[in-house]
Amino acid sequence: MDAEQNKGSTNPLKALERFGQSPWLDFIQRSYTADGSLRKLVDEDGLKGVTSNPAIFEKAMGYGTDYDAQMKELLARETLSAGELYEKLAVTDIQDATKVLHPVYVATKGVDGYVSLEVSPYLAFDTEGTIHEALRLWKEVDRENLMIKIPGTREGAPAVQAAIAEGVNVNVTLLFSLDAYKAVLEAYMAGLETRHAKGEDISKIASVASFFVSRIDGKIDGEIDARVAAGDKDAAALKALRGKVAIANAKLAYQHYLDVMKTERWAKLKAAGARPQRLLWASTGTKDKAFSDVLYVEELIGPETVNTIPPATFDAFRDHGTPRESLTEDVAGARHVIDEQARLGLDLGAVTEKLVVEGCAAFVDAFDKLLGAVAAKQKAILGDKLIAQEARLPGELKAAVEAAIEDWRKEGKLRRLWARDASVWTGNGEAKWLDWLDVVEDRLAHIAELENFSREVKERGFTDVLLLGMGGSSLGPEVLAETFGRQPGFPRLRVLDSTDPQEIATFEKAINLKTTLFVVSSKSGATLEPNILKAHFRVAAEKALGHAPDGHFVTVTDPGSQMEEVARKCSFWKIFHGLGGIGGRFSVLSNFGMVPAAAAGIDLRKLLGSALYAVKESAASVPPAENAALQLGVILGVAAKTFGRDKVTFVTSPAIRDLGAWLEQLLAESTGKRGRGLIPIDDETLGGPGVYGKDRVFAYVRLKGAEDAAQEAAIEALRAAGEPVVTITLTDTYQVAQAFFHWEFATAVAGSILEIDPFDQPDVEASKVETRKLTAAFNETGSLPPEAPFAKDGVFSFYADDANAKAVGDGDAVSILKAHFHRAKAGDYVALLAYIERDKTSRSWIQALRLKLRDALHVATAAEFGPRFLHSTGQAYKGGPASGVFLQVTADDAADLPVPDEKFTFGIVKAAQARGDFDVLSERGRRALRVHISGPLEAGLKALSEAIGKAV
Ligand SMILES: O=C(CO)[C@@H](O)[C@H](O)[C@H](O)[C@H](O)COP(=O)(O)O
Ligand SMILES: O=C[C@H](O)COP(=O)(O)O
Repeated sequence: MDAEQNKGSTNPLKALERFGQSPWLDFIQRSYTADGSLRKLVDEDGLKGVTSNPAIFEKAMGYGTDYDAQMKELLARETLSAGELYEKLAVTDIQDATKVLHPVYVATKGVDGYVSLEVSPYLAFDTEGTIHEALRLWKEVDRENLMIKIPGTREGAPAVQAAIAEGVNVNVTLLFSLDAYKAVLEAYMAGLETRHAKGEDISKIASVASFFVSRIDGKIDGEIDARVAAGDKDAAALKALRGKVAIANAKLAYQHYLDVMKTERWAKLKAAGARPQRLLWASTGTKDKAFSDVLYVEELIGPETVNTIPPATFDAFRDHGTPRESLTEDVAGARHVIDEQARLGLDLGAVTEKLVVEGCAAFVDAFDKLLGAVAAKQKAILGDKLIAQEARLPGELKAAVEAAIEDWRKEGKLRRLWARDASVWTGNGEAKWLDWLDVVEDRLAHIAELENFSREVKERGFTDVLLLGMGGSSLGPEVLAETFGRQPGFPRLRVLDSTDPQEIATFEKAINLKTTLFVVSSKSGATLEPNILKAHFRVAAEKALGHAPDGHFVTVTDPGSQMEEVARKCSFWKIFHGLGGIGGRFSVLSNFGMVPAAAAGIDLRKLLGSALYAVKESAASVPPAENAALQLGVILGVAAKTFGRDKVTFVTSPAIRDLGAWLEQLLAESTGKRGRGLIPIDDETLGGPGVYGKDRVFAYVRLKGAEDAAQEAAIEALRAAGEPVVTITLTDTYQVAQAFFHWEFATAVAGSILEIDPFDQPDVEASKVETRKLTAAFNETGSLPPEAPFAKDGVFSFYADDANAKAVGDGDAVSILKAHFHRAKAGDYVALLAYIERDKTSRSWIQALRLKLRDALHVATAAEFGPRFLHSTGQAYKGGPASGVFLQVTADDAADLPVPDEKFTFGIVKAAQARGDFDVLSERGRRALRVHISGPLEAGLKALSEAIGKAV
């Protein structure tokens, strides 16, 4: 419809066209577009455009069921984050609206007919981010009558220029001050000039500058009212300005527009086909009931302008608006108003500065709310495809956790974490250790290589896969081996992470050396254990096969490591690479976990597919209040830091029991440093609430349908007693992969709260150094440096540094053990560190003993086997809170095993590891005692249990 036709129209909205103003609608809603309401406004009211913003989408998507069908359809096809899902919904809405407005675009030859979509409000102060997002959205929506909204902040202006130069239609939003508007008009022209200079067409580019109106009066009038109420001497002059400043400000902006349009610079651009960047009046709903409900429409009508009108104001103007060319009326009066506000100290400059900041923050809040609503709906739709988390926390802890979650939201810390900003932690080297954040997508993208390997392993008929590695290289694969068991047609996966000669012999007996595939796993490639285990099994396999076992070995190691070199020299079958930017304990979803999983025939697509849900659930776009992994990290961090609840007690359903061993490493090695951290307590059979102190958080990871009744009942009792309990429910075993990522993310968050670097392990390195010194000494002298017990009693010899020896006295075994364990006070923990074969018998021995200690001393207990724990909880024992009381148990080896090409044996290595570990514990001033058992192990362990029983 053109202006001629509108002459004489009785619809005030339609009449705006006669004055050169285009009415746009400041509203979008799927049902409104779908049911023809939007089209009706175009047809009957002369509507010429649509604007959206985060607050508008929040209202549209945050409530009701308009979007449910598309959400379901999208989520059935793809795994998406809340942000990705929102964007797909928004893009559909915008595309649908552009279709309705397209006839206007055609009829007005591209002057009108636009629909605006705003870039993420999180980017309001990020020029590069905004440019990237503007270009991405422009492509994604792919409609000629689209406008991308960019905030007119200081950082936004250069992004406007860049987007215009790239040929994007831009709606510059959040403009309040004349200066900001001037900068934006300048950016628009500069962008056009750049494009023109490149020889590209500028005649199709459209832009509007959204100048916010009513919010200015809201602030200024509020200040006026306060001053008048306080009896200001200028009350009359102040009152005269009520409801005037915003319009005056807008009128002056328009004058600037007219001035620029007269310049030679603009004339040149115009000659090249450029369209003017029209002023668009936004925030034009009347908030103050004292004013006309169409005030900010009636007073701002003028040629080459737009007013984006909220629905209620749109209806009101249709009903009783009186259009006239008001914008150019009494410009002198407008100048006077602006001068007056300055004279009276209302400080429009400061007000507009504040409004920009508040406007950005309000859009962030709205976007958080919107994404929260999308995330909640998404959770409901995906149901048990996702692991579920429920936290029952005592009041004070709950309040502190909620406050910390709000702090994460307000400070945008989650986005900073995903942006790999090391200042989320200590600002050290954390940024380079975050590749685990996208390793799931990376492995999915390269899944063919892993699947081929899986197929080949099957075809070659291996019966066993033996993984040789420690800590980060072994504990994840061990969870997979124990959780999934043997897959039909595939070899059985076993994981060996010990230097105990007996344990090595047991593994060797269990496998068929001729048909075993060995996976030597070491990120650094330099760790002693996998190197000597590899040496041992190469000799053993060669003997069994009668030829070099080349095709029977593969390695997973970081590119360029010493292990890679060895693997090449020894013609290993395959070399798989880890990623330099992932530390061992965060590596299970990289090749360190996926290669053994592939060899064992575990369905990798299902495994990684499940993990991907956790990645998307923890994404930067999922606001903290809906971000379960973040919440878990906050709970653990706050409970430890503020409430002394630093013993994270894992309870796992029997079928996923081994997850606890992996979790121990993740939490302890990541957080146990600088005298702080989380002390994981794994596999400590639950007792009644009375056996626990006030230092625990219980993390119950249960497998639905395979719950252990006793665990369920005990957890229920703990909940009822007000203990903090976080329950994480998995609905199938493949969700362990989801749990892996979930806990990795939570650990990184907990590390931030504890203000440590979760990605280093200084004290693990320290005991590696001590061990190396001892094995080197052995190589030189043929024996380990001499050591003397400070006390002996029967089969027991006791060792300690001077301070510890003094503290426990030199009486008999019972008195020494009594004195040692009774050093544990409320809030401490006791750890048994046994350097013996880890088998069924020793595991039940240590389990019974720890429970005895827990119940007698009312402290948390850890039951660990060396050297395995050295690469795991060992970090926290040495570097974490000084609350541990340690009993190291060593014993004579019934038989030893040589290490090929070395003077030392496996028994010597194990002894050196125990001593290295003990030396570092002592150096750190920990309460540590070592008992060495001579003679037959079984009898010695029994005697030790009895002595401890008497002692406590
Ligand atoms: O910026 C544009 C259009 O370009 C608008 O969508 C703009 O965001 C809205 O008019 C305002 O946010 C509404 O402001 P208010 O009525 O809440 O003060
Ligand atoms: O947790 C990591 C262990 O210390 C083993 O390290 P690695 O994978 O470099 O051999």
